[in-house]
Amino acid sequence: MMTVGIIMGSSSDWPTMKLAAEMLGEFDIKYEAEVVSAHRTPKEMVAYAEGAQQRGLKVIIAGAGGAAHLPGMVASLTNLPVIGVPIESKALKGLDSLLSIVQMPGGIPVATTAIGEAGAKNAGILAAKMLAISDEDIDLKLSQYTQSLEDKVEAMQNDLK
Ligand SMILES: Nc1c(C(=O)O)ncn1[C@@H]1O[C@H](COP(=O)(O)O)[C@@H](O)[C@H]1O
Repeated sequence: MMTVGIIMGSSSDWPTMKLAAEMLGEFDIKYEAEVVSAHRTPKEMVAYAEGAQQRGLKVIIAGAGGAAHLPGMVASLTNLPVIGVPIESKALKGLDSLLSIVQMPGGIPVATTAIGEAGAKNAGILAAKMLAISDEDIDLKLSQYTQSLEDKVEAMQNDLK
């Protein structure tokens, strides 16, 4: 059974969204990745969001660029937590994506990350943190990951000496 659903408005978002998938892989979290669009496939989007919890998903990560309606629309259709990743658009560098994902009206939250690859990576880690609340294995792997970041910074400091 898959635990995290990664969805995106277009396959052109995958080079960014794959960083979320890579982080989930690092924590041994099972995920599925699909292209679903609020604009281009509205009926599929409703079916995906309405069926997600019953299929066993625990968290949804939704990436979209430009007029990025997908994360908010999906959040309005499920009780699962939705993490939105603003994709870096060509015309406005992702500021359009960021503002349309982050500025949700009160009542329908989307946990919005930074624009682009760092955001996708953090979406994977945030999903792991949500799951770690009730999963000791993921909790341990998160602690090891945090330690690896500390070790990296220590190595940087040693290089400067
Ligand atoms: N923002 C959305 C939605 C949506 O929100 O439903 N569907 C597609 N898109 C976005 O359109 C951009 C351009 O898509 P194409 O590269 O396919 O033209 C992508 O970043 C996608 O996320």
